[in-house]
Amino acid sequence: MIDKNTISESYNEKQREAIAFSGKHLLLLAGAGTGKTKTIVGRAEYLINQGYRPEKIQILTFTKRAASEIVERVKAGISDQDVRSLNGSTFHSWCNQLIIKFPNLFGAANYTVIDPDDQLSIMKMACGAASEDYGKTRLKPQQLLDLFSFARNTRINLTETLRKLLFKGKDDLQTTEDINALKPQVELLIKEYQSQKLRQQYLDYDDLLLVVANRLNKDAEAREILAKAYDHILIDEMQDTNPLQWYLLKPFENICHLFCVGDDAQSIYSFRGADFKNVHLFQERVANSEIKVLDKNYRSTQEILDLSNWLLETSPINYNKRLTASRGAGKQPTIVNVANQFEEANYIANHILESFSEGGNSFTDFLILSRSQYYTRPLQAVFLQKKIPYQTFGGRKFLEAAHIKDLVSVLRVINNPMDEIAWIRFFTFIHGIGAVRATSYMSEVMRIEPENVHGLDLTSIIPGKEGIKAKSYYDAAYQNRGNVKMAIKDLYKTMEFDLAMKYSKDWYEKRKGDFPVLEILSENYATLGEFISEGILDNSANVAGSNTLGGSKINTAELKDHVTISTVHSAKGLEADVCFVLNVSPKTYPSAYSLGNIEEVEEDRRVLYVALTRAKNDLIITRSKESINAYHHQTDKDEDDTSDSAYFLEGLPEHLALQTSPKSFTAPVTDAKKANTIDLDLGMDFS
Ligand SMILES: Nc1ncnc2c1ncn2[C@@H]1O[C@H](COP(=O)(O)OP(=O)(O)OP(=O)(O)O)[C@@H](O)[C@H]1O
Repeated sequence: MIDKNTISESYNEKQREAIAFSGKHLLLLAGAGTGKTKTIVGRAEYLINQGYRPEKIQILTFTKRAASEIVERVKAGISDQDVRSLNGSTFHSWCNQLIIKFPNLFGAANYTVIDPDDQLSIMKMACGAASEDYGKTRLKPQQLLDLFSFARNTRINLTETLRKLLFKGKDDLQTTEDINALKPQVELLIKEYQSQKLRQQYLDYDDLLLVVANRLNKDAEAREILAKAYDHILIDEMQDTNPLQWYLLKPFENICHLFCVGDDAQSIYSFRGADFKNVHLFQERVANSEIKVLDKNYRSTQEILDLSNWLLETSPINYNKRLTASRGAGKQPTIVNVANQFEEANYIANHILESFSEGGNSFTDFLILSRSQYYTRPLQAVFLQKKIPYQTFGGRKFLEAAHIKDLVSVLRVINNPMDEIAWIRFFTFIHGIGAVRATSYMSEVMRIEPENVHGLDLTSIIPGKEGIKAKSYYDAAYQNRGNVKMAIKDLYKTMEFDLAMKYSKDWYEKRKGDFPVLEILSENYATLGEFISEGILDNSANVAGSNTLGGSKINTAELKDHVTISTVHSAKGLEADVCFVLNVSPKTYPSAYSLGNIEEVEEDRRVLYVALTRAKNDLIITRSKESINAYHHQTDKDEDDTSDSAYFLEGLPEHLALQTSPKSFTAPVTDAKKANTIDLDLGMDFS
């Protein structure tokens, strides 16, 4: 038995107590930079050293990146070969693995996981099939999907979902009547979507969680089976769990031990149904549980924490949190007022290049945080111009790129011949086949008896040269169906010419390089089904060098020195020596859309808090001069609007940050010392 005194000196007393926790369930409430991630790593190591089997310990995180970081760190700390079976994944990926691992238990192993694009196609089919009802709703298919997903994730009823998402929470008589009028059609369309999905054997992301959660909540035998498979579940970012994830975790209360870490002040996923107050109710909800607290910050200097603490203190919510820096004092944060985005981008690029050439910093020391990836385009352009290597986090994922989806569609129909969306994508890829013909060929495929559909000859369905082409693609993949990498390699060889034609505009610059990457990615998967479902959920391959991969979350350790540009939402758990937080301007923090809604304003405050607390030594905040001036102009006019929540940095005490503006790019002009009177003759000859 190892006691807490034998745990490494690199942990502080409170961390050690948490690591060696011997009760049933624990919530570790800890502020930013207080060592949550480090403590999870320590807990996993400790449990393995205690003799628990690594495969019976599951680490759950919100991003694949966080999961692999934790698992890699545990592996680095323990030399034993066995540690390879330690598993870290996102909630969705874990449920997917359970479905594959226990095909009988969950009964969904032959289903295909679909991404949001595919979901939209199915919802469109559902709306088409029930067009009369759909016409009455005046909702878009995407809105219907959002309603469905929100209701499932928050587990609130349709009436309240409609009220919240479509009627801004209003509960007057007219709204109630409007909701009642809309409900039957929305219900019908959602049910139609669900039955289309089931018929074609698809699971959307929410289904993955529900399939597992329903079975475990309702079936004692299922709980017994999983109790044999798991001893401990370690959950990161507990404040971001939504009611559906709580529903999934609930049965584990009696299956194994839960070790949860979270920070209420970093909860930024309420749009997915997360509620930071959940962590406050932990002990009421989880029997036999305890709470411990970490409050010493190891990441940042006290000046960075002072600014972050101030931001939370100006909130009407009591977070009861004041972080102190174990590292002591450092540099004052800077606020840079910029004239426009190009000035901002040039300022950042020059700052980085100066620090780099002065020899003190490498590119990885810089982290740039923005609310949206879109906002960083001018910055990326300037970085390209100035040859600053960078990597982006957040944004569209690798396997969602059109050229990749074309190739994967062929693999999908081989894996699941009921996959209608994939058949249509496959057929319409062939030059000369449009949506109408593709749909009719797809219907013909659907009429084939299930036992004859595997390895079918597509020339018997599609006449002429298009049929020959379709057959060549299908066969290239089908013949290699037992070997994912070979299937991709052969299929790509067969499709390459047509892919290059379809995407001729940017084939060489943007797309061609992705296919070798896809092959490398496939090495991680044993079967086509696994590749398709896991790959779609999580394409964080340990590979780099592809343009499209720029938008995905890839393992930074594999990349050379680079700056990281990330959305704040993807920056959870990141830290850097120098951190730029972009555009902390009025109407962005909080967002213009949040104003008037206290919950949304406070979520925006937490987003900014997450951003500020990523910096270790140097925090540089930019904001737009123009929007500050407009804001002050507006508040001068409208004296009633004195709320601090209208702009978070309003009222910032001077000593908390230094203000500056970038040096002007044009050389300063020297005027005459004496002011002359104007000399203006008519300037023309009238002769
Ligand atoms: N006991 C300790 N001694 C020295 N350094 C520590 C200690 N605990 C954590 N750290 C360091 O503090 C930094 C923050 O730790 P970590 O990333 O684990 O915090 P966190 O609580 O997960 O942060 P956040 O929630 O803000 O992402 C890391 O650089 C880590 O190595």
